[in-house]
Amino acid sequence: MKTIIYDQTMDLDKILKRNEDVRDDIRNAVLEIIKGVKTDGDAALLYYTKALDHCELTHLQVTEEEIQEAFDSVSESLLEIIREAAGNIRSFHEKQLETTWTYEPKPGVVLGQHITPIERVGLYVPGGKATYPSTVLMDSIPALVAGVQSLVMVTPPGKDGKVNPAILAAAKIAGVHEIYKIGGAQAIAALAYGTETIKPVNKIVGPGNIYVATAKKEVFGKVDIDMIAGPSEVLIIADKNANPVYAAADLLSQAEHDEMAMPIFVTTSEDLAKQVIEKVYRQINEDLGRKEIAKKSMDDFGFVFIVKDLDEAFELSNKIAPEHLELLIENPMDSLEKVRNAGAIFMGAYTPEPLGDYFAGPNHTLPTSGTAKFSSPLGVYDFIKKSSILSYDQNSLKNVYEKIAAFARSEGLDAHAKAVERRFEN
Ligand SMILES: NC(=O)c1ccc[n+]([C@@H]2O[C@H](COP(=O)([O-])OP(=O)(O)OC[C@H]3O[C@@H](n4cnc5c(N)ncnc54)[C@H](O)[C@@H]3O)[C@@H](O)[C@H]2O)c1
Ligand SMILES: N[C@H](CO)Cc1c[nH]c[nH+]1
Ligand SMILES: [Zn+2]
Repeated sequence: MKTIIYDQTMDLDKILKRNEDVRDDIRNAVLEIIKGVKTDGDAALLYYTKALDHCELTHLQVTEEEIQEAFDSVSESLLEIIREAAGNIRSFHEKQLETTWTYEPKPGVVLGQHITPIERVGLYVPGGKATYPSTVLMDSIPALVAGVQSLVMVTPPGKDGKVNPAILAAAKIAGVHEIYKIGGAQAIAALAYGTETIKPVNKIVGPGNIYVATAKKEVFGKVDIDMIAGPSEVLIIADKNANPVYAAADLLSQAEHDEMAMPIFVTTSEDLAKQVIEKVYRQINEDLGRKEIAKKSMDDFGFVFIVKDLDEAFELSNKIAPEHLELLIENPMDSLEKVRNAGAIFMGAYTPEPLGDYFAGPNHTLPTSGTAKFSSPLGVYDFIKKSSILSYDQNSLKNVYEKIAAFARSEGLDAHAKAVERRFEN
């Protein structure tokens, strides 16, 4: 891990390599895949699944029999954990539910907001380096709470053409409506533009690697997207009393997602920083040995920043706007108002990041690469639309129609003026 003494003038985007837009080679590959799917539909999906996932598919849609077979193969103990996590996620997201409202600012006038779910939504569930049944729950439950009627899940198949059984079991428990065995940019293109087998959706949500995140950006406009939820990040702010074993373990928990994942440790104590680095490498060598992490050079694995005090730590964190922010400091709740940009905030030594990944209830699909400056966690609000409601009776309109006509004429829009005046002629 590279250790840096923080200085407020340093160019963080450059250090974190965030100032580079998506690499040209990745964007070009994604654009070619999208074009292929638009032109050749299912044939392109089969082609790219063979080329990129090394799998020759016989059919794209997961059948009811495949779902049942997968469900039956998952242990009862894991099914129970998935059900309990699903319950926690549902309870949290039900708090976000908004309903239609109206009010009467004056007698004869009703105004309000009509809430409706988006009709058909695509859920991306990653499946390249790891498998993510937890993401099935995080993507689908808020959509179901919002009332979405048609939930279409996509996830890459294994080389044997099968989807991981726990993913299918989680989809059955949650109540996903359709599942397709496709991943990467080709899955995003299929959801956006449709193919012979897959009907297009109105919105695509869910996390994924750089190919998935780039494809979502490219199809935005044809469909809506939730956010840029790319390679995982964790930033830990620790005071001198923090436990280095916990900090190292939590940094590694996010590093193992992807070579592009970003673990960052920020502390006031150089001594603690040394201990954390030593424990990170000891854990890599002794316990984990995960190839993605192990193949990185020592310098290439995340960052450690030394700051002069906690205020400077929060300033640095707000500039980075991490996906996950962990506060390994005394009385973390007292510092909440110092946090301005973060996807999710984990308070204290017994709130490790994986608690949020799997179980507590808040969503783990979160904005990355600095987009927490303007994006929020995936939530029920991502799956609804709002229509304004206006209702005036005759008297109420009579009281204001001349003002409206005058306003319309000031814009040179005579037909608008006439539309209100016609109602009071004679
Ligand atoms: N931000 C969040 O909320 C969040 C949540 C969970 C996971 N994640 C991230 O999701 C990602 C999951 O990544 P993953 O790779 O395991 O699964 P993935 O499903 O996102 O990506 C696998 C797909 O990538 C495509 N691909 C791989 N190499 C390619 C290439 N050279 N050219 C074109 N396409 C290629 C293939 O189509 C493959 O099916 C990780 O980065 C993880 O950190 C983020
Ligand atoms: N940490 C990931 C979000 O960046 C979510 C996840 C799912 N499973 C394990 N982790
Ligand atoms: Zn994780």
